[in-house]
Amino acid sequence: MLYDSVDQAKKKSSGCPSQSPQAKQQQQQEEQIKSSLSKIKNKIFVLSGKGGVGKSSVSANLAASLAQKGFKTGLMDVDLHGPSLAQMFSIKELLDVAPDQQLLLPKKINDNLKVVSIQGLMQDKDQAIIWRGPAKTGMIKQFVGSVDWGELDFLVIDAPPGTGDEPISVVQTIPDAQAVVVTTPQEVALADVRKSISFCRTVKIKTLGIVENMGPFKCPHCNEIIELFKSGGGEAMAKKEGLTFLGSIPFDTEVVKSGDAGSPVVMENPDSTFSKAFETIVENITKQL
Ligand SMILES: Nc1ncnc2c1ncn2[C@@H]1O[C@H](COP(=O)(O)OP(=O)(O)OP(=O)(O)O)[C@@H](O)[C@H]1O
Repeated sequence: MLYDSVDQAKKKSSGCPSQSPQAKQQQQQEEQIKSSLSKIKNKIFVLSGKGGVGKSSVSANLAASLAQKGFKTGLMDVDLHGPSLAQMFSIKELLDVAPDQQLLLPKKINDNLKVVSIQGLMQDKDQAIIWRGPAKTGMIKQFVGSVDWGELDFLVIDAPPGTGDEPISVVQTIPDAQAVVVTTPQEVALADVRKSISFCRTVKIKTLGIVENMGPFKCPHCNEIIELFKSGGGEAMAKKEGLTFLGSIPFDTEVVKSGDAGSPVVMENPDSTFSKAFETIVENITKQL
């Protein structure tokens, strides 16, 4: 079962605050969103046109890499249908609520990194969420505005995939977010990435650049370079679209293991080629800000 709303989740954890009229609630919500987001210097919206290209893995490792560089970083998962960050950071419990402010508290991973997943509102994590348009967008908006992040240098947002209602409602809620578009090198993913780039232009958010995930890697046995999903497609696409190519992340079997084990590769093995690729991406992002 899922809490009907963030408000219900709050009531559940902190008693039952008196019900205010809808208009007042809406106004309060807008103010809450503004106040919560005003303390965050940079918001990065990680998106992909196609599911399964590694958007969540990139979000998790990008946030971990920013935190390692000393930036105060928040990571937020707003993918209602496939929230995976809780698993990637071993977060099992429901979200806590600040007793005084009635806001949700992110889980502290280390001194510089806090994580919040929409899964933290779900009582039964295995139940499918079947919601229709307005309820979904309302939920996303409410969720984004209900987290007490404190002061942050970066908020990385793992966006819902595609270019439909859900990513639109995130953009509307966080209009000053800048996009990082994730793709894999092969043509079928690149075709979808064009849609994501066009989405960013239509909703008028700046695109920081393109990240190519699951790129070439060195075979640990024979040292041969293996191009599982081809190579160079992300860079060529960035050039064609006049965007920055932020970097290529190699395919690495550790990603799957660490994702299941609940600790991203960048935290577990900071000297790996995979983690170094994220350092390059962080450099290419911070240069632009
Ligand atoms: N660089 C990589 N090397 C190896 N495996 C990877 C890499 N990036 C992601 N994966 C694996 O690919 C799968 C999909 O990744 P992930 O869940 O991050 O994708 P996603 O785009 O967020 O998917 P969805 O759209 O379904 O939420 C996962 O099993 C993940 O561990």
